[in-house]
Amino acid sequence: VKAVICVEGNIASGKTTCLEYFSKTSSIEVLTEPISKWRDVRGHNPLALMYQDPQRWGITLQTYVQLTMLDRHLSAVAAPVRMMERSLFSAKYIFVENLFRSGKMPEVDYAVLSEWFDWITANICIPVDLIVYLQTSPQTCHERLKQRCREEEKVIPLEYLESIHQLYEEWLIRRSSWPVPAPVLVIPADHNLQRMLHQYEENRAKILAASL
Ligand SMILES: Nc1ncnc2c1ncn2[C@@H]1O[C@H](COP(=O)(O)OP(=O)(O)O)[C@@H](O)[C@H]1O
Ligand SMILES: Cc1cn([C@H]2C[C@H](O)[C@@H](COP(=O)(O)O)O2)c(=O)[nH]c1=O
Repeated sequence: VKAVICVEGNIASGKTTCLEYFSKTSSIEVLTEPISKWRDVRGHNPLALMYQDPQRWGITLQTYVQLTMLDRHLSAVAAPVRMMERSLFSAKYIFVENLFRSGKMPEVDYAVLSEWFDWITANICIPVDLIVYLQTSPQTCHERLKQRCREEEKVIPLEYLESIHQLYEEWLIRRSSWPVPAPVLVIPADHNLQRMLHQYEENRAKILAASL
């Protein structure tokens, strides 16, 4: 039986670092977010455009995120366990929702994206067996984001990370917003790298149990 594990968390919470750690396990294949595509689609950078003018370009980025995440979910699984960064679900429930709720996405754009999302999830099977939620404080992410220094993200204020955090907590902890497609394993992720790697090791059995 093959298992799909989605690693979820705020921007710069440590998802890529977590995936990198587990990529050394032979039974696990890792799929990172297709962010290079979001930064370059036929010479255009919809991620940068969205941060510059979310009202205008939010729908452009989120349409492309939805397509590329769907493509990730549907690509052939080779190893017994697939670990992927985020999911079609968080793109919609966290990022589209954030744009809409903060008044940065027109209602018609939100409606069109929601129709697409509802059609996809009603007609295409998107299996997820476990969600690993890297739970951080927005302040930790802000520090890590500044340290990582991705050009497009220099404009992100702490308040943006606070909104994303609230949406994740509503979805995966309070379970008050949207359906949760799989059991959730919460890993506190404010700790230093060494302690995080130790925690990943401690949780290895629980993570791999998703494939049993
Ligand atoms: N536990 C940690 N403590 C301090 N810095 C970290 C830790 N984990 C990751 N980082 C650093 O924080 C930044 C964001 O981490 P990354 O794994 O890229 O997050 P994400 O994929 O969730 O955006 C990177 O510069 C990374 O090296
Ligand atoms: C899924 C998704 C992501 N984004 C943005 C948010 C960040 O700037 C990057 C992803 O970076 P991370 O370090 O992997 O968290 O993409 C977005 O705007 N919309 C989305 O749906």
